[in-house]
Amino acid sequence: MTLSISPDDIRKQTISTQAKSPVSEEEMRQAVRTLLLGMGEDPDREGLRDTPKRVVKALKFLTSGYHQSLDELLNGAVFHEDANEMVLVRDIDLFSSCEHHILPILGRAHVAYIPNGKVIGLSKIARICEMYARRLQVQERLTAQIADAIQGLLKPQGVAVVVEATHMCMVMRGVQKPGSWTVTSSMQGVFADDAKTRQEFMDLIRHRPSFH
Ligand SMILES: Nc1nc2c(ncn2[C@@H]2O[C@H](COP(=O)(O)OP(=O)(O)OP(=O)(O)O)[C@@H](O)[C@H]2O)c(=O)[nH]1
Ligand SMILES: [Zn+2]
Repeated sequence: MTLSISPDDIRKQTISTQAKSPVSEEEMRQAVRTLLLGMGEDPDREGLRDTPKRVVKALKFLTSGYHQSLDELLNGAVFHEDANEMVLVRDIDLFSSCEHHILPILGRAHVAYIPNGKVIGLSKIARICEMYARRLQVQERLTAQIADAIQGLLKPQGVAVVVEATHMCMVMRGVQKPGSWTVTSSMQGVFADDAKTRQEFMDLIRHRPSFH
């Protein structure tokens, strides 16, 4: 899958999700109180008295990626550089929330690209992953958004993203399959077109570093 998406497109996409919430903090707290009542709990008992406030704060943090933009997050850390070998940041911890159940998706991302005149600050790759993870997600979209962002910002020769994650909605409830993992990938440019480059990436994400 090769997508050509401009930084402007990505910015628009980001800005469109930044609309101010039409619901007040107080209304959100009341909704959590209602959920507690629905669970048969007493929201006024000591241990739960501040829970609506805490839950709203936690949910706002876990979805704070809606209020971030790539521009702000990058802080200008895109540099002109003649490098043309693969850059891989692997084992980036991910904590996201599934959009069907608002339960955690826990995993890690491996992100590689082959530059084409520009490189990006390494930490910014992890920050891009975090921005998209801190939204309500399905793993496939999260994976594609990370790849599209790098593609749009750097116009590299190629981008590869693999996300490996476990979904608490499949572990703690529903089908209850602890130990199950979902692997998703988005391969663009040379990683989609050239099996050898893709294989090199797959080998590197499996390689055991000597400092581990
Ligand atoms: N493709 C995809 N599916 C997901 C993801 N996260 C959760 N799901 C699935 O979304 C589906 C929702 O199915 P529904 O039948 O509407 O919901 P449900 O009754 O809660 O389903 P069960 O989890 O099977 O109990 C489930 O199969 C989940 O496993 C994700 O990131 N990607
Ligand atoms: Zn779910």
